[in-house]
Amino acid sequence: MAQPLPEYAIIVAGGSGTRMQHDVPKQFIPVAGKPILMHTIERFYNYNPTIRLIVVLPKEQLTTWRELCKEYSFTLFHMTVPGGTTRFGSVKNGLDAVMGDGLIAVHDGVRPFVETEIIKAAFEAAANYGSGVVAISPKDSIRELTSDGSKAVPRTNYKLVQTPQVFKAGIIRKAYEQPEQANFTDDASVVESVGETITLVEGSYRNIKITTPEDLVLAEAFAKE
Ligand SMILES: Nc1ccn([C@@H]2O[C@H](COP(=O)(O)OP(=O)(O)OP(=O)(O)O)[C@@H](O)[C@H]2O)c(=O)n1
Ligand SMILES: C[C@](O)(CO)[C@H](O)COP(=O)(O)O
Repeated sequence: MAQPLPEYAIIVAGGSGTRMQHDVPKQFIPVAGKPILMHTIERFYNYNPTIRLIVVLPKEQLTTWRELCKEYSFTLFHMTVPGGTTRFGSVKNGLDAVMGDGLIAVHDGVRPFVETEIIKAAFEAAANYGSGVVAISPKDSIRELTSDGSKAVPRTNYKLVQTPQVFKAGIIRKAYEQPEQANFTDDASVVESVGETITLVEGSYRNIKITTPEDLVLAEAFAKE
């Protein structure tokens, strides 16, 4: 019987959090008593304690992160890698730390509430179909902007994309060899642009990306559940 592929998670936390307007990068803001990024790492460890974790951080924050790990007695094993100037660059640096074959998840360090079952479903889809990209249905109506205003579009034609986004190693490596484009807002858009098909996996409304100040209120509430 074939051996299961090794599993990796590249947790991208290389941003500065400008929209959060906080004095520390948002991935380090404490929620329920510890930095957001520690919650995120724990979610992946709980899914698979043998997963290889690569955490991408702003170069100038690597020492701060080491100190935070000491302060919070955070001992879950992970490798750290310096980030790039964009998310694309940070993912690329994370990928350089993965050798050989396997399944590679990319997850935002600021999505700390992703459920174990969703991580599992994304890895399973990637093992079976090459990719597993988590997405949810919009709850609001959608209008498309047009040259003379806007027009209603059928909401059932759309999904809102989250992370994790999991791929077979060969697929994501090849995709990240191309130059960055302005419309690469996530890993699925990078992979799709080299002709690969994207398989969607149902996500969750709790898997928020902590982006703006009001998200911290939600985060404290979710952390209590
Ligand atoms: N150069 C970058 C930019 C973003 N990210 C990561 O990508 C995820 C999603 O990005 P976003 O929410 O936009 O984070 P920031 O770039 O930090 O926020 P902002 O856009 O408000 O500055 C975050 O976990 C962020 O740390 C990264 O690893 N490297
Ligand atoms: C990857 C992502 O979280 C999927 O929704 C999102 O595209 C990141 O966007 P950001 O502008 O870098 O926050």
